[in-house]
Amino acid sequence: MGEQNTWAAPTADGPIDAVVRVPGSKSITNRAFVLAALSSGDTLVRDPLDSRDARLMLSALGRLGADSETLPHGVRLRPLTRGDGDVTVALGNAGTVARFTPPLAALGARSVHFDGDPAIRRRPVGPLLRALGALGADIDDDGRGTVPFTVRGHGGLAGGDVDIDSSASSQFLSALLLSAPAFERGVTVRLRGRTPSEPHIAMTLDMLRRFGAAPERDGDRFHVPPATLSLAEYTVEPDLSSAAPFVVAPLLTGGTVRVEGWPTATTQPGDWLRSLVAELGGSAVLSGDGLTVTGTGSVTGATLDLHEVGELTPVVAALLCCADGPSEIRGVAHLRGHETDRLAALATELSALGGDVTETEDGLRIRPAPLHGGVFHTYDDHRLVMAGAVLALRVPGVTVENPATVGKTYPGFVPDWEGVLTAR
Ligand SMILES: O=C(O)C1=C[C@@H](OP(=O)(O)O)[C@@H](O)[C@H](O)C1
Ligand SMILES: C=C(OP(=O)(O)O)C(=O)O
Repeated sequence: MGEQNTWAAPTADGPIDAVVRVPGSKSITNRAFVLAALSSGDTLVRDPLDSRDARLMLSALGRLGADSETLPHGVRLRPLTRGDGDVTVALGNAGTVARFTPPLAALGARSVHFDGDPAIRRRPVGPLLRALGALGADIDDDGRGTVPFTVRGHGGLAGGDVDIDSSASSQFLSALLLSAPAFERGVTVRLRGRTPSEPHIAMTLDMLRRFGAAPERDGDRFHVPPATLSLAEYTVEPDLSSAAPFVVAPLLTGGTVRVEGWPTATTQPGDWLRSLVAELGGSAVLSGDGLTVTGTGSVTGATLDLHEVGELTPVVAALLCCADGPSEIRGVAHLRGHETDRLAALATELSALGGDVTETEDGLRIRPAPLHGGVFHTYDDHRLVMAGAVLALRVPGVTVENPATVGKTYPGFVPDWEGVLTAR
């Protein structure tokens, strides 16, 4: 992308006072679509995310034999058909599509070729492909354990016992669990290594239960018995990780932001932002009206382990660059295998604008430093667009490269952000 394609992200000239409603959760939407496709009847997924990743999931499911229809307030999905012949599934750079759909291909009777953006070819998928192979799937990846690969469906999957190292991505485990009710013997998974993103695993188990499965967990052992899934309607929550830049904004600018529709109970990792706000000197009050965040405009430094909430790292790192004291982010080595190597990208881009940010083995060390404007490169990573926007609140002259890449999860982010900044 050329540097002409940039966005002059706004700087706050005083305390903000705004209300925002963010789009549906990517993680919930794409799980709901997969579970709907695996169900025995039609499912209406209400208030789903409409974004690049969500569209990639719908089109992948279409290729795998689950038709969908977009309605005014949702998407209706029909159950998967077995089909035949050869098809190709486009993954873009969607981790959820790359990890959650290969098991579905093994359940059908097509030969399914998976490929996507150059970036997805660098993201880990090998442990999942090996586990699926051990459960009876016929997979051709030329022994590389990376995208592209082909799954030859033989009309079902035996399932059974499997070990998996899911430390590179919790999505490997979620992928096995989501499809397991359709395996002949279900699945019993034993985890090796330390799996990140615990809330996303809880989300997988919770949504399986809502669709009628009976997953069990005993520490690092998971069991999902065979089940017939069925749910007429499922309503998607707003995406609390997409809300992250709005939630942290008042900490930097002073004033208040209310995020409408914040659920009172949720498995989303973004709910952790409420405790972050309190730890960094602000207040976050959850009520029937949503989450109201108030800040003073000054942020304390902090040492944070983000292992369980890794996708929040880019926004949190930008925030901590503006803190009064030193900070450290730990527990997120796996972010090197996200949309881009997020630790390298954040250290490079924040340092280029004057930040004192260094990579550690599993995170970032951030010390206070005077920041200045310049181009914030985004590496085709939606959450780097959000990080650039957060930094710009305090730093005049930040231009964010390729803002449209935020459409992976939040196509309307730029107008919504500008709306919040001009709402006073
Ligand atoms: O299951 C999911 O929906 C997700 C799990 C997490 O992946 P990792 O465990 O690979 O970090 C998260 O970062 C990603 O944005 C969404
Ligand atoms: C890691 C992320 O996405 P994906 O679903 O592609 O893994 C993310 O959204 O931060």
